[in-house]
Amino acid sequence: MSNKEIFKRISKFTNLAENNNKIDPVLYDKFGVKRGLRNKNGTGVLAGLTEIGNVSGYAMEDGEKIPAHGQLFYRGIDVKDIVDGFQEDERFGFEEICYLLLFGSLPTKSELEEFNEVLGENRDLPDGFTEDMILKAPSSDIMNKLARSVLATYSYDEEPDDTTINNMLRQCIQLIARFPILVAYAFQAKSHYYDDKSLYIHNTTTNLSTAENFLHMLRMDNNFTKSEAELLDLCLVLHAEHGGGNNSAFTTRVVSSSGTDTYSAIAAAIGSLKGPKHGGANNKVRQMMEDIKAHINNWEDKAEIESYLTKILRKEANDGSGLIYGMGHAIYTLSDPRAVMLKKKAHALAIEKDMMKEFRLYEIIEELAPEVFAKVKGSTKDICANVDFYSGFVYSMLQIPPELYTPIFAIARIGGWCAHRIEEFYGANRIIRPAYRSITDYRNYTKIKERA
Ligand SMILES: CC(=O)SCCNC(=O)CCNC(=O)[C@H](O)C(C)(C)COP(=O)(O)OP(=O)(O)OC[C@H]1O[C@@H](n2cnc3c(N)ncnc32)[C@H](O)[C@@H]1OP(=O)(O)O
Ligand SMILES: O=C([O-])CC(=O)C(=O)O
Repeated sequence: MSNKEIFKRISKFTNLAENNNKIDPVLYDKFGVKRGLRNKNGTGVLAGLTEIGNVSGYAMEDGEKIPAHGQLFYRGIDVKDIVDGFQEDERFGFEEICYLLLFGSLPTKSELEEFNEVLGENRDLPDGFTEDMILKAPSSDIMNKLARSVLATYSYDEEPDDTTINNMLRQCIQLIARFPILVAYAFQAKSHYYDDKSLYIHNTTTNLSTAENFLHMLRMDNNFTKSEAELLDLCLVLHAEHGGGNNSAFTTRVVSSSGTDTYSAIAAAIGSLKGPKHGGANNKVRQMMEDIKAHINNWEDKAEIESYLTKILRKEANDGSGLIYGMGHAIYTLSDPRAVMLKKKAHALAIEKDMMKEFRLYEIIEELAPEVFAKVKGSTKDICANVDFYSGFVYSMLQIPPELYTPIFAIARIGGWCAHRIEEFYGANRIIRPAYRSITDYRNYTKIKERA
């Protein structure tokens, strides 16, 4: 049966499902339910303690939220300082960040060298995995393929369910090391089987950084420049972690808290990150920008852009979601420090690649979106460009195809997820089980012959 035929067959059930799953928004207030686990002022409900990441986007004064410029800390250290540190030394930063997130402090030179060696040694996939799990079962969606590959790894692991720290750490290190390979191979399989392109399966390397290795595996001729690898490395560093409350880290923590295996928890986190309101927004920004470009005559005409953004917010344009992708954040108000850094990179690259007209359009949208949002939604909520707004623009200048934008986010965020899994498992050690209030009346069971 085709989907079209099934839709026709189940249309009655669709109506039932739609009409019987509505919760009146007024009831959330009535019962004091924190919808989306948010307090009335938009701040998150305190759900746990963490030492891994800290996101700061506002100050609180007398219970009032005071907007502020954003800051991000990994294990207490400002990400800006971390970036300055490794860039000044002309080193790659991502592996150092994984070390910091997992083990709590910055590595010494020799500790970092040893960790890099361990990552390099763990890049290989199990025997037959590429052929049986990736090439024989490609997917049009790389995030879907990545999640399936992570789950499939379970059956290649001799100790998949052993949750002792040593074994869990081994699994985490292997996942951090293997994510770029899984993504690169999934992409090559997709390009070949879905897009009719030639198939390139490059062997992995042990001595390159994560960013270099990924570009090596991705490019047909294995070639990349040092500055390209450094830029990708920066993107990985900026995407590696965002506190315990972001949707995919929280997913990792919720699933881990049941005591389940590493692969189940990480596959769930990948599913979360794929969502268009989370990591999937980077590709959505690209699609939105294509749509805006196709519908606007003059890319510098602010009035024309404003009117199109209004239509987007009113669900009359783009994908009908009503969202301006890449804008807004649960914590940041005036700025997301990662978006600020990525914008600088995007600007420099736009000059180099003669793409200033496009960059300017991004900039105008970034400038106008908060005003239009306030006007159309009648909201006092501060919204700013988030990490997903400029990242795709940067990736496009590295000739990275759009279907890899969110998977690259996953290649970075696996570092944070692993740290949160370990902290949840050994630090919190309680099954996460909040309450849901039932708002339905009790009813008697009716025998089938008596039902209308
Ligand atoms: C890596 C990351 O995950 S960064 C975020 C990536 N996501 C995006 O860029 C998608 C666009 N942005 C959004 O959807 C939101 O800003 C989020 C989900 C990121 C954060 O949302 P929150 O700050 O929690 O806002 P919340 O969900 O409370 O929304 C309040 C209202 O503002 C609206 N809103 C928030 N951001 C936007 C936006 N960018 N465009 C349109 N409306 C928005 C919501 O739809 C909601 O409207 P409603 O009351 O009519 O339903
Ligand atoms: O923190 C959040 O809600 C979203 C997130 O993961 C990020 O911005 O990197």
